[in-house]
Amino acid sequence: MRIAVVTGASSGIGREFVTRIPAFYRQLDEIWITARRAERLEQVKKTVEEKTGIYVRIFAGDLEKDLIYKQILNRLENQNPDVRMLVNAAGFGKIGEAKEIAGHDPQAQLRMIDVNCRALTKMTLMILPYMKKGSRILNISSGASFCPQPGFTVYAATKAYVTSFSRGLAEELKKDGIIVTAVCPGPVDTEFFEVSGTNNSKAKQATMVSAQDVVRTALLDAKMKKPVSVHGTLMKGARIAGKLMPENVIFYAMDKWMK
Ligand SMILES: NC(=O)C1=CN([C@@H]2O[C@H](COP(=O)(O)OP(=O)(O)OC[C@H]3O[C@@H](n4cnc5c(N)ncnc54)[C@H](OP(=O)(O)O)[C@@H]3O)[C@@H](O)[C@H]2O)C=CC1
Ligand SMILES: CC(=O)[C@H](N)C(=O)O
Repeated sequence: MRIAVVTGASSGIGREFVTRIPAFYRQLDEIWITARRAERLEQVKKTVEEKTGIYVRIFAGDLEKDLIYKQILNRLENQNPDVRMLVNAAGFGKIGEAKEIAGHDPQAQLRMIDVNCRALTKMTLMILPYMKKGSRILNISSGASFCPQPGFTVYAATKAYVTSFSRGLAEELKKDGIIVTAVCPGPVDTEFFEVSGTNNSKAKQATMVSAQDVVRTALLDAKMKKPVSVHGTLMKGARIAGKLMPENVIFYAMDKWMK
């Protein structure tokens, strides 16, 4: 049985992957989707099944808790599927200075590390034994992984982890023919900025792109076995700038970017 697994499938980038994966892998038997909001997952299932005929299996649960991994692992052990694609899209951010955020919600940034880094790593390591030559892992990182971002410090640090983890893993898995792509978008028009807790900056609003465009680019890049997928000229420039610019110039630019 050939399957794809998508986390963060109840909205935004993850949901967009679920709708596009059937055209990418035409011989899939099932897509397994996970997120906390079960009713949202039901809607995604209904839409995708009606459109493609592929069975969508729901695993509703919180990636900060152990139960959801046990449920998915049970299914993996029982069905021994060939996982053609894993998309780790679940994640969230909180905008503001680290001390300020901790002052009104001491757990928020620790939870961010749990979901953005720990859950992504745990899911990847759990699913890897079920992947074969030609399987793909897409980890949704961010343009925020290109350099430190004061005012978004812990979030940017979690994404630096995701990009570094994905690039290292991509090298390790080359010998097995498994392709890993770190997807690094700039601001995307999703519910992310409702959860992030602050009005989005003018610069981000002006450069916002759609989840459809990001996912289309990511799937093409994964097809071409690119280790990093960056959508749009602005973010491609940001990636190069993050490597070449002196730190004081980067921090000046980040200050403008966050306001
Ligand atoms: N929007 C943007 O500008 C950008 C976003 N990204 C990254 O893209 C990814 C997707 O974000 P995006 O689609 O924009 O935002 P959304 O808020 O639309 O989606 C986030 C998804 O993560 C899931 N999620 C969050 N916390 C948990 C949890 N504890 N357990 C299980 N699922 C969880 C949510 O599901 P539910 O609430 O139902 O559990 C939801 O499906 C994130 O990793 C984000 O960092 C990267 C660059 C830019
Ligand atoms: C939320 C993101 O990851 C985005 N790249 C941003 O910097 O706003």
